[in-house]
Amino acid sequence: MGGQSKLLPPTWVTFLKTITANKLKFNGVLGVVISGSIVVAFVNYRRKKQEAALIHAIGRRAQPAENKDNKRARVAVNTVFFRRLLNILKICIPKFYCKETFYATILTVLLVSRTILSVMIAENTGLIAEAMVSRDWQAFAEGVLHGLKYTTSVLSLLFRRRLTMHVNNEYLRGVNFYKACNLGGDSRIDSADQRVTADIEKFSTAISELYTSLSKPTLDVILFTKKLSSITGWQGPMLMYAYFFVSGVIKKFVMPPLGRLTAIESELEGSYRTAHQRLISNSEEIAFYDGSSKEKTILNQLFINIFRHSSYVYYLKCLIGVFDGLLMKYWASIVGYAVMASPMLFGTGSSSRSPTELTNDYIRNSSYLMGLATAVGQLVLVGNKITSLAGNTSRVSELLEMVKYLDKVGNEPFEVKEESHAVMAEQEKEQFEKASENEREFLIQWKARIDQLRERLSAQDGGRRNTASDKGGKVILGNKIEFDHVDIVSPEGKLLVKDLCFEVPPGRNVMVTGPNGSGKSSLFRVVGELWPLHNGRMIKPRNNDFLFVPQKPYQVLGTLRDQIIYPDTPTQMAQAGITDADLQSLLDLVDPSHTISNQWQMDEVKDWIQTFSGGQKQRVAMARLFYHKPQFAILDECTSAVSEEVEGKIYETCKQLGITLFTVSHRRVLQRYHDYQLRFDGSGGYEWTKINHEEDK
Ligand SMILES: Nc1ncnc2c1ncn2[C@@H]1O[C@H](COP(=O)(O)OP(=O)(O)OP(=O)(O)O)[C@@H](O)[C@H]1O
Repeated sequence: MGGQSKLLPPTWVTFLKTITANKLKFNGVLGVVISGSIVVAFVNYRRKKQEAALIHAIGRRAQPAENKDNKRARVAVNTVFFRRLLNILKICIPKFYCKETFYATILTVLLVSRTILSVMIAENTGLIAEAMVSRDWQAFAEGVLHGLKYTTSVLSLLFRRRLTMHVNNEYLRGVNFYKACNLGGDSRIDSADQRVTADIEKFSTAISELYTSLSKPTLDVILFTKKLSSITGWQGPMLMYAYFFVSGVIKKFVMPPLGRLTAIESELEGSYRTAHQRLISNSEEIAFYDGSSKEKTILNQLFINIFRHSSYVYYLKCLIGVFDGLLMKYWASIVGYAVMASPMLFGTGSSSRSPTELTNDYIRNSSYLMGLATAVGQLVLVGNKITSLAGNTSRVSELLEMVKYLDKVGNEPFEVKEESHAVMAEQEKEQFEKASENEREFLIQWKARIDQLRERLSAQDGGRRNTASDKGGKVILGNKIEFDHVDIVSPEGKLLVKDLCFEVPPGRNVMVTGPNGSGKSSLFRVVGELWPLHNGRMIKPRNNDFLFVPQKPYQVLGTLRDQIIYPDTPTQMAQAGITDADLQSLLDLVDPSHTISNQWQMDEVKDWIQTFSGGQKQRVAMARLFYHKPQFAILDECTSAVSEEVEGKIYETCKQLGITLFTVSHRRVLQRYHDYQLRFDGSGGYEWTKINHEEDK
């Protein structure tokens, strides 16, 4: 703008020179500071992005193996999103005459009233004569605001009700809930509970708030565009919009995918919730395994994933805020000068106006320009909300689409991809016979190694878990299990067994029998100190000298290795000098036909509860027992799903490893592996007998 312009009259040139010089002095400093911060922030952003990818990978290890990349690519504001949104909105507002349209109409009326009121208040503020009236209006406006909040919440609740009812209808139709969580291979739905509860709630809140936050800036944009174009002609606002469009395109390329990040956030929340759910439903098994420390590590890791991801998202949102501020305020004001000069540039301004008049015009025009920029800025923020909504929409839609898909194709036969590895019992018998010589040697070595390790560890810590309070009866640590005049009482006060007395030295196996609900498992809840000792005296080994193998074998979140060593961690395993080859040998003892190792590697992560068959779960539980090689083990109906050969092998191996067994079972055939029988009669009485193996034969 140096020198005399031929295009502009001299008064315009003086005016523009003054305002640009002043503005640029201030903006120059501000611009350097902000642009510098942006560079620093972006460098940091890239670093954090890599970190988040790593964290995300850790988070995904706890998930069932699935190919979510395609789904991920679809979490954006695109046609898929709008199609999905429309489908969900059809569920939220199923017909014209319904409660939802009624509340949406009230909301619209309130929103328009708010805009009209704010204009009226603005026009009257400053007029002293109208001050009282203005105060009344302000009170009224506050009332409208409360009404707006209330109506938005009700609308969100109504949407949530519609969606929840619809999803519950679809999800619980026939066996759809089973199909959605168990079938579908790689596209199987994870954390369905999180989707049905929290994600629907988030979606409903987001969509009803979006309506409120979209309407005001839209009305403002229309208003200010009209006012600006009446002064600058249509070219002014067009120039402004061209700028907003270009900056929008830049933003799309530069900014991270908020929708996808929102979906990941929900997914991580879902994993954390599911892990807590597992803890609740497997609490007894975990307590028997003394797995609290391992479970705590898993839960903490899952929570840390949420924490890191969320702080990363907050950080990005802050960065987006700075970027939006720059686009909408700093750079927009520079474009604004061009807009203000547009009457001259495009020949729509008057050249006969004085500098004072021009300054007045400038002040008025800047307020319109400011209004327009603010409104567009608010729309940009709404745009960010829409991007987040894309994440919520995808979570809800995936569940709906999956259920619908499975409902349609769920009865079609499964495609054969690989041959089954199942082995007939006779083949297994042969393999057992073949393997016996090497195994005997391995077992002798294994026993020696673990005994040595145990000695070292017990010298260090004296037991994994300390004995609980012995308020009622007396608990004494010893090298045997002995009950001396003990009553077994359930938490509800039912006397299950009265005055129990027996003694089991190491090396003598006991079979515990009795009718359902007679107190067989409860006996071991007392031994494991899950239930307090009611009275009498109990001598028992330290908690890390015995292991409980429950009816429902527990599978932890993690690798195949984690299943065998539970509740130990891979670090503890490595410190003990135990290798994957050792684990493989332990697994081979009960799975000589490799039904497990042929399918999965030690490092493989699966949802093992869903993946293993009943027998495979029991085999892994036995490998776990051999891994820990406790002094005493309680086998609670835990060999029902394996063949007689495997069962025989389990008892044989326990004998070789020196594990004394308590077996809870109704099957007489197992008597041959035991020395005593403890029989509960179901009405408080019991019988303690020595098993006569001659009679048995
Ligand atoms: N946590 C608990 N709270 C209250 N009562 C319980 C609890 N656990 C078990 N009981 C009750 O204690 C009684 C004995 O249960 P227990 O599990 O010891 O039976 P069981 O002999 O092992 O039966 P089954 O052969 O069916 O496994 C049952 O009546 C059961 O309802």
